[in-house]
Amino acid sequence: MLPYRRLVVKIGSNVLTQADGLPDVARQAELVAQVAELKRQGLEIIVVSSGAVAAGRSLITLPPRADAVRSRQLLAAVGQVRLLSRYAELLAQHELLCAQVLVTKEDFRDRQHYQNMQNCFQELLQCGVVPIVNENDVVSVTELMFTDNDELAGLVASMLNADALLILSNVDGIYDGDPSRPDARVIEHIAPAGPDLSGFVQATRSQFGRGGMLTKCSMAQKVARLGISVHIANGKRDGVLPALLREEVVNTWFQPSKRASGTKKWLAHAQLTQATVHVNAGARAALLASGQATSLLPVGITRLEGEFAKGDLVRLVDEAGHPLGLGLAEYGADKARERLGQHGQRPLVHYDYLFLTAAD
Ligand SMILES: Nc1ncnc2c1ncn2[C@@H]1O[C@H](COP(=O)(O)OP(=O)(O)O)[C@@H](O)[C@H]1O
Ligand SMILES: N[C@@H](CCC(=O)OP(=O)(O)O)C(=O)O
Repeated sequence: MLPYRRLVVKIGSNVLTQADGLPDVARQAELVAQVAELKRQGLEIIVVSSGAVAAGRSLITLPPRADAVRSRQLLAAVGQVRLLSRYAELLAQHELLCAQVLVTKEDFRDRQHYQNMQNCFQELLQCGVVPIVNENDVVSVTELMFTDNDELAGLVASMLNADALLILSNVDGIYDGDPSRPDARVIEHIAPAGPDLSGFVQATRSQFGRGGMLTKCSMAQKVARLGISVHIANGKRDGVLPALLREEVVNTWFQPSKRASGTKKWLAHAQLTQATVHVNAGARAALLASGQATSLLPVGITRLEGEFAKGDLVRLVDEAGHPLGLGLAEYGADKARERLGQHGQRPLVHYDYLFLTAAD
């Protein structure tokens, strides 16, 4: 049995959708029964569920000439009510209560919103409630949207310090080639400094999915780097969740690295800032040296772009302009400019407030 206590379970659009685009209510009921079984085993479960658009499709006919954005807003607004009322009814059959949590990207960008959400989730979990999270599709349009609900699930898992994130899709995991090819095999284990998966993964998406497998992979690798186990498994298989925990079903497991602090987790998902710190080759090598906790010193900084104050988020790039990571500044841009290239100065970004995205 895998030693997990707190789990985030992401249920993808195509798991809850039939081939004709309408909701798969039988699948939803079966998944709820699995969640109830895990709850009985004493696990804490947070569900990130897609399916609002599919539910809306079964309830309302789109007006003629409705554009894609408005159609999605309309279907999701109507469908989310149905999706959640089904969850509430199905969970009630197992004497469980659910809560609806609708979020936007903005809620993760703002530290206050982030902490408010975190507190609310803790309260819900303590009361034994199953939070069911989805994007607030009514207000999230175009550039304000998450890439897909995998990104949202990754954010929720890191915010709540989950032990594992289980992503349920309509495939058994990540295949080492086109999944429709008979010789393609599921990659069962991806190590922390794992391979570049872009060679294996096709850019194609399933019929009702938004992001596709490539975005799922990069999100999974990012979350595993924060110390959270990630599994991709097939949500269309009956009993997949308990079977996965008993290690009895095929899936792709992203092995986690050492656990990161809460601040690093927030940094990992923080949005880009205009303030950019350019570092030289020596500083780049020192920061990326494995197994070492290195802070960024002014001696390794060549140039600063944009303004920032103490505590602000800054972006680190190397001499070629390639992104290295994000950090919180220990002092403002004025002081940093005075100290540029100097030895013996306090770090501009302390290791505890630095999240590196580049690998050497
Ligand atoms: N190497 C691969 N292994 C597994 N699936 C892949 C691969 N390359 C592309 N895919 C596609 O990715 C799809 C799953 O991603 P996505 O459409 O985002 O689903 P979801 O709605 O569950 O998030 C699969 O249905 C599959 O067609
Ligand atoms: N919020 C949308 C789902 C969005 C989405 O990205 O879905 P998915 O492809 O499952 O990650 C809905 O409820 O229909």
